[in-house]
Amino acid sequence: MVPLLWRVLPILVLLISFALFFYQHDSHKVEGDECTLFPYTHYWISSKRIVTSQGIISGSVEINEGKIVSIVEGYGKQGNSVQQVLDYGEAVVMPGLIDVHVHLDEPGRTNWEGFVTGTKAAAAGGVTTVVDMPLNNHPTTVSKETLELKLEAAENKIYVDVGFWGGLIPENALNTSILEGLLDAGVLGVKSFMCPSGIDDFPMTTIDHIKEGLPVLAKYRRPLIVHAEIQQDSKSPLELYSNGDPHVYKTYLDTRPPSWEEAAVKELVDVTKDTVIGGPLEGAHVHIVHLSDSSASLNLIKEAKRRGDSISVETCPHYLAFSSEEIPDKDTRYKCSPPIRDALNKEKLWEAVLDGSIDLLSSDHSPTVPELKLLKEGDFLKAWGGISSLQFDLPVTWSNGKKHGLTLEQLSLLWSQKPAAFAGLELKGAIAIGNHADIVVWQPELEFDLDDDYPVFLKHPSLSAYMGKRLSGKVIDTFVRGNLVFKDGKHAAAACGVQILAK
Ligand SMILES: NC(=O)N[C@H]1NC(=O)NC1=O
Ligand SMILES: [Zn+2]
Ligand SMILES: [Zn+2]
Repeated sequence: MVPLLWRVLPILVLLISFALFFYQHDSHKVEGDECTLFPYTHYWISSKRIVTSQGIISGSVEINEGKIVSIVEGYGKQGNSVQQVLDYGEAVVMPGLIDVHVHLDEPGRTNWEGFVTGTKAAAAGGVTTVVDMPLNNHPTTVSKETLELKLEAAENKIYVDVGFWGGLIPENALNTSILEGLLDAGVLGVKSFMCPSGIDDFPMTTIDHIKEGLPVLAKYRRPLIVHAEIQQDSKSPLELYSNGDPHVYKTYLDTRPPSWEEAAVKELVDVTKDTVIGGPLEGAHVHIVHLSDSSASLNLIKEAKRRGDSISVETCPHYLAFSSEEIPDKDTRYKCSPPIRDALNKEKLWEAVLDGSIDLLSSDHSPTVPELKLLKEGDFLKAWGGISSLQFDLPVTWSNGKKHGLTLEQLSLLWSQKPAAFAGLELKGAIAIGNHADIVVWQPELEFDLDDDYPVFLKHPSLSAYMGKRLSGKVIDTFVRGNLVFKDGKHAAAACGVQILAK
């Protein structure tokens, strides 16, 4: 007869191991945390393709309390003490995208977009930080008080991290204490328009206003970002082209020739020469948004960079994905400013993106309501100018970029590392030890149709020119500060993104 102890011992051992197993596993679990769909604070992400700041590796990233704490090469070698592993196999693990140019339109125009829909769409697209523009919200963000309204409006509504640009308009350029108040309140920099913005309470600035603002920005070491187009005729495009057929894209294209961009860039580089080290504007930086002209304007920027000016430039996926020749009549979804130009221009823009002459990419996500986009009328001259795209930054760039030889490292540089550095976002932009665990997991090879069944989280999916397209590069999961905020088409219950303010 086996003594009783020997008979119960295996059961006891089993029970104790179970208890230890669950104790260990529960030790990092955050009970009832609605910020994340994976409720652990200490875990590993494994994949055979991790895009780190040191190149692509096969291995694992250790995350604890929202930050990356170690990176181990060698797939499946996380070490013995590992409790939680999310194994993504062949899927690409990359820094989350940072979109430094989005118009979320809140407060005041939540019928156009809003923080909830905008940041849900961002999370679904692998974008882990956005920087919101100071217009088309109402009131526009041009003072400490209006920034406070925006911060209040964003509370508990953001699913990814959000930074804020302020606006440089004549009023605060000529009264720098308002500008200083805005900068003290935490905007990452200020944006100005050198042509009418389309928004009444965001008047345009001339180069003289810009010259007033730059010394203040130099003191704060924050960038001026500029919509660089100057109208070349005293008559408005609508007056000038009223005889053309407004349903044909070319009619609109002709209203905003590359010379508009060139004229603005010329004035800007004349000022940025003083931003060189030792120059009177040292510390100031000028960033040109959504460059469309790949010829004269780009050459002026390249020349300024060569002489050491503090200047940078972005372009947007729509200039790299579309060309004017293929825009159908009446399809105002493609209307934006500066306009989408011809196929040759697009190819030259790609060259500049790949050789680094264009520093970074951004969406210029600028939606409106279908009625103002005039989808039914198809009038290119009267429709709102703005492309709706935030959720598709990654697959659109990848689908078009891979045809031009874009690598995963370049993609990550253009969409994460460079934008983080430009906007002064600390601990972001790369999978590196100490950084926030802002991560997108995606399948570059997976193709999908952006059809009516596709889950689009933007307020007005029908406005996007990408609807109906077939794209490759599907986002699987998105992490923001270690929180799994989007997984398999679903968002975390609570909006736990962080507002990023400059100090
Ligand atoms: N106000 C605004 O968002 N304008 C944007 N739309 C666009 O197409 N270009 C812009 O600058
Ligand atoms: Zn603009
Ligand atoms: Zn914009």
